[in-house]
Amino acid sequence: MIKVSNLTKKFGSHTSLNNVSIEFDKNDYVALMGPNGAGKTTLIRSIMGYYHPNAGEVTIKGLNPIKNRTKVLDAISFVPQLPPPIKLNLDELIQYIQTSSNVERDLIMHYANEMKLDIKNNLYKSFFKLSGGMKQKMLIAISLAKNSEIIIYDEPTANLDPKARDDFYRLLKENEKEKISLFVTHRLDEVKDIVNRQVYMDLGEIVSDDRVQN
Ligand SMILES: Nc1ncnc2c1ncn2[C@@H]1O[C@H](COP(=O)(O)OP(=O)(O)OP(=O)(O)O)[C@@H](O)[C@H]1O
Repeated sequence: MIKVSNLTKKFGSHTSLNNVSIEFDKNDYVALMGPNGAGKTTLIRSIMGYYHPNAGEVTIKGLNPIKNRTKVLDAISFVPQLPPPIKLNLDELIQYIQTSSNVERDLIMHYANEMKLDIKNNLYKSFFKLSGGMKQKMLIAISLAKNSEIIIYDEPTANLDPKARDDFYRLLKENEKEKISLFVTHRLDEVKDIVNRQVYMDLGEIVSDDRVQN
């Protein structure tokens, strides 16, 4: 469903992805690992069509994510490493997601509650004024409610306390059916029970790609 073929992405003279080829299919639950600067975020941003490659291509369900941005992003739930600076308050944000991505408000509220985000008392607070962990919880609630075929989490638990991490992984386990899940992570121990594939990158290349039992 996700096909990355001979992808090269450079920033100036720096090669962030060097001729990368990899495929992800339904029921692949992947830990994408590697040292800082290995190219993990560049790879997932390329999958979402944020970057024009220098060579090679990406297709998602046969579609080029740059040319078919809206359609491709519709199939993806993405939680970034750093929450975006959204000025909307939570109520407005939920309304926006409801209309733009056809996600049920009640379902977002449900997952926010499951993540122990006190959404009722923060409904009229700007997203960007929430704490780092609260932002992450809100983005996770939206991503779970969207229930996409592809979920991509770029270090989603970085700001979460241990209890919230447990809640997150419990909810993911409950939701894991017939999807592709990509977790960019430095903490294999956290995700090893929910992944069945471990991909390791270094210096812009895939250095190992192992199927594992979860
Ligand atoms: N927008 C950009 N402009 C210039 N250079 C970039 C850009 N994005 C990434 N890079 C460079 O590409 C390389 C790979 O970065 P990337 O963010 O993909 O690494 P990463 O594996 O996700 O690292 P980390 O674990 O630190 O998040 C780095 O050298 C980085 O400086």
